[in-house]
Amino acid sequence: MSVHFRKLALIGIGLIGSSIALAARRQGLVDTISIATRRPETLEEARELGLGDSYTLDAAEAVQGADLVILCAPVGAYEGIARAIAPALPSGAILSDVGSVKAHVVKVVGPHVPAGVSFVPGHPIAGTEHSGPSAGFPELFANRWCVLTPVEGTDPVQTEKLAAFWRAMGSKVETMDAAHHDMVLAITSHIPHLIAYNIVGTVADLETATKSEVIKFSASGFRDFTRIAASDPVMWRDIFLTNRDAVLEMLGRFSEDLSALQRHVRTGDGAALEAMFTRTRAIRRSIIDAGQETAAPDFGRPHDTPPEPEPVPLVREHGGGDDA
Ligand SMILES: NC(=O)C1=CN([C@@H]2O[C@H](COP(=O)(O)OP(=O)(O)OC[C@H]3O[C@@H](n4cnc5c(N)ncnc54)[C@H](O)[C@@H]3O)[C@@H](O)[C@H]2O)C=CC1
Ligand SMILES: O=C(O)C(=O)Cc1ccc(O)cc1
Repeated sequence: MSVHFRKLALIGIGLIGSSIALAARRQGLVDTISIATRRPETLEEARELGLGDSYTLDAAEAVQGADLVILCAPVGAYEGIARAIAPALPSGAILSDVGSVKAHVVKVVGPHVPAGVSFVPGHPIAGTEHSGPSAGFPELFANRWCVLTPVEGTDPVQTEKLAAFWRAMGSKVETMDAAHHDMVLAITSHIPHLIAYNIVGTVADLETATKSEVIKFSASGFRDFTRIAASDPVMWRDIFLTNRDAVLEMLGRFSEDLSALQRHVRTGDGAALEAMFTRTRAIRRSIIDAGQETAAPDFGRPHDTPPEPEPVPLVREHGGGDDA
């Protein structure tokens, strides 16, 4: 299905918003792009980068006449944005977002969506630890999943139109319900980030002499954690505040497994350790076999950023998937 929008409005123009602007433009998916952001400095940066056609600090102004509106701010800002843009959303438009959590978004944005507007929340599972308008690049979504979580009653034609938009930017699209998304992402993305923040925080708290030794001799395992722990603090604060239940549920399981590992180490149970490490190696292999990850990092990307570890392919339980 070919897809085209007259006016795309991006509310928030950091890594994800700017990548959408660049990819949508490159693929000829939109006639014009309007950009709204909260801070004048960010708006100026977006203008200098030529990411859009019009720029404003007023989100309601940006959405006027738009047939596709995508919220690209940290999820904690969504409710205020939704309230502000609601009266200006044109009938027939699709309202979507890119937030890393979905049930919260449905809860805080849903009530503000006017009749005649199709609300189709989304989440491109693609990113880096970099943020801001200059961090974006048009290939960000290529061969990455984008999950859509349409609410009950959403016009399937509008959901398909948005899916076609993401596929045209290179994504594979899957639909599921918001609660399921949050549970899957809690373990594949949110807890890995929490672990990275924790281990790097532990090093940060070491006394100075030990800390400089850790930094000097850091092996790739720790270096990978520091990359993830360099991710945007506000964005990740909001993710943990808004996906609390799923994160705590998965963290409970994680803690049980960690305690078992701790016991194997303490009791010197080599067989149990080896059995566990053999099982985890198989997961890595299945990710590579599924084409979710390259065996060798692709350092041709901006910022010399290795591709992020992708979750195990999302197991479909709900809705009708349509990955291209
Ligand atoms: N960074 C990543 O790797 C990924 C992020 N996401 C999601 O995408 C969203 C945006 O993340 P990034 O682009 O990485 O963040 P970013 O920090 O690079 O950009 C966020 C933008 O939102 C703007 N903003 C903040 N509050 C605002 C408000 N009240 N009104 C208008 N604009 C506002 C900021 O000024 C900035 O331009 C988040 O919800 C995040 O969960 C999704 C997938 C990957
Ligand atoms: O940089 C990384 O390793 C990531 O994991 C990027 C990322 C961050 C948040 C998301 O919701 C999806 C992808």
